[in-house]
Amino acid sequence: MITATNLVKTFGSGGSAVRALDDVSLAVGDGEIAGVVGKSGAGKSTLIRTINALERPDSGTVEVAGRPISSLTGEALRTARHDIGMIFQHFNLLSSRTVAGNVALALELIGSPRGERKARVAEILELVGLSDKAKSYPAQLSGGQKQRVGIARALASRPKVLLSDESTSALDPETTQSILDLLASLNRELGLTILLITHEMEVVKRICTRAALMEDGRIVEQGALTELLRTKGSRISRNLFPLGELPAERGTTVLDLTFTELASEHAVIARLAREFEIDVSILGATIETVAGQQTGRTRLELPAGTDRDAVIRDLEGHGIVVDIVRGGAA
Ligand SMILES: Nc1ncnc2c1ncn2[C@@H]1O[C@H](COP(=O)(O)OP(=O)(O)OP(=O)(O)O)[C@@H](O)[C@H]1O
Repeated sequence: MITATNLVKTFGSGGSAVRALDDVSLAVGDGEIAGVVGKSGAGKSTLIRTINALERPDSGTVEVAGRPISSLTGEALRTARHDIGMIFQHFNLLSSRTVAGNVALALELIGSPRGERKARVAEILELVGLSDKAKSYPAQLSGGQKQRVGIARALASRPKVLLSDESTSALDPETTQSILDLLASLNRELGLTILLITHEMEVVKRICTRAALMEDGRIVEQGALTELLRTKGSRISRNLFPLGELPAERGTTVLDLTFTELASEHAVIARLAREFEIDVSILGATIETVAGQQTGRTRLELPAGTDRDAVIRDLEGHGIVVDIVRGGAA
């Protein structure tokens, strides 16, 4: 549904040039919810703006819903944009218009016939749970309600793709959850493909099926979350399961274990202690539902002198993904 290929975008020139996109390729399938994560300045906004043709890449191409959006202009670009809705961190609503007025404006802009607008506004507001706020003004709404108006407006053209630029970053955790629930239900019920950029791993954990990590204009890791959880050394997996600070260096080995079969977790650790005759310390553990799958991550500390490689072989033999966090003596 979205295919970005070898995108390059540089701002400025000479010594002060910033390469915001440095050979970025990204694919989001029909009906997926994909998240792009990364620190401030990594290039996430530039990527999403390039996908929406708000920015032109220096080179590379973007295809959305089968249209080569990065090479379209004029009327063809305006029509192609109907397939793409976009929501923003600060909602970008018109304060002088009511909720219904904001949505109606979006319909006017895409040339929707006047006679059909009222019914369509009502239909969309119902979809986002705001029917009772049609006559309110943005200033009378909570942050979550404002974002619902933003979503309603984005849905006006019946897009196939929704792009979200930090749409929950200005909201408290509870409101964030309700907006993510709404996005998930639009994905299910309308088959809407969603690409969201965020600096919050929590958002990825809650609704994404796919994720990409950006750093300095490059995508350094991407894939389906279920696959990434099975990938040794995946930074996205590690960020999904924060396990806190490491203990002081004391010659021990620290391992992070990712379990997708939770029932086996305790048995595996107990057996390890028994068979290798070592005292295994559990430094941290967390269970999360990621991409609809319960997954656990446990941080173990093995005493100095343990045959680390044999332990890792044993764990991997039981289908557990093992990341070495600190080496210790091999
Ligand atoms: N219009 C512009 N002119 C000049 N430099 C820009 C422009 N837009 C982005 N940049 C630069 O490109 C780099 C990537 O910015 P971008 O906004 O895409 O990152 P981001 O990951 O979205 O970060 P943030 O979350 O802070 O917006 C940054 O160094 C930024 O300063």
